[in-house]
Amino acid sequence: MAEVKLQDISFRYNTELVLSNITFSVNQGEFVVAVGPNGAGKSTMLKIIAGLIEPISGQVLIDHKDVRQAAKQGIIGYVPQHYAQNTAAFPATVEEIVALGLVNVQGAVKNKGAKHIVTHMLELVGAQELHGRRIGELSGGQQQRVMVARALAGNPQLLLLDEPTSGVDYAASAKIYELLSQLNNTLGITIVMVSHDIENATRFASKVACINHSLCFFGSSEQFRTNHATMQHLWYYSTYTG
Ligand SMILES: Nc1ncnc2c1ncn2[C@@H]1O[C@H](COP(=O)(O)OP(=O)(O)OP(=O)(O)O)[C@@H](O)[C@H]1O
Repeated sequence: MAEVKLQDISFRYNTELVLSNITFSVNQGEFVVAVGPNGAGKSTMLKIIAGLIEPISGQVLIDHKDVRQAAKQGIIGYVPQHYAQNTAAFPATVEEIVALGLVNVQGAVKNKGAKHIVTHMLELVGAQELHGRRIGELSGGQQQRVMVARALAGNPQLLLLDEPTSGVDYAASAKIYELLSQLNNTLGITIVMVSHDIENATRFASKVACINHSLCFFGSSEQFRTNHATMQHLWYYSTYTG
């Protein structure tokens, strides 16, 4: 659905240069995974694509429009890192959490048929039987499915996920990747996901962006997998002048 262009993006926190001249494009309906070592700037890059923070230079275009405009239109769904764990202490039910996805940036409920949409979103992620449960009672994998349902409730054209399988076991992780792949194939939602699970992620995503402050590789998952040794070299030893 949505096309994403990162043009020469750089970002710093105080004096630390975290991202340096990142340029790549994600075509409509593509599924891209961003990989790289801890602290490489992946989450920061995802926040910039979501329009939550602004780069010090460069720009992000979503369907040829500035990302801030796209964010206001509500076409971006963002699932932050550890979000489910952070909300686990709230005494909210799964339905209530998913309904939050219907609230737009102005704080208004986007759609009057809220209950019906919430049910449909839970069906889409295969979590309908969890609807009345407290979010904190669920397993990590179940919580992540609920967070994806919450993001989908806003009817996004672009879905951004920050390590959606962190803290989730291998079998449940594979199910989350399958779900994302299905959403990408059937609904055509463009997906950009940060992941450390290279094996699963490159199996389901069509392209890989390898980030170590700068972009060390951008290409097909197949190319990434067949050149893994070279990729590891790029990953750990790519030159970075921060
Ligand atoms: N809010 C912040 N204020 C200051 N520095 C920050 C902030 N958030 C992140 N950083 C720093 O920016 C760098 C990049 O962090 P980021 O979370 O983007 O990396 P990452 O690649 O997603 O890491 P990980 O794989 O460990 O989650 C790190 O050195 C981190 O300490």
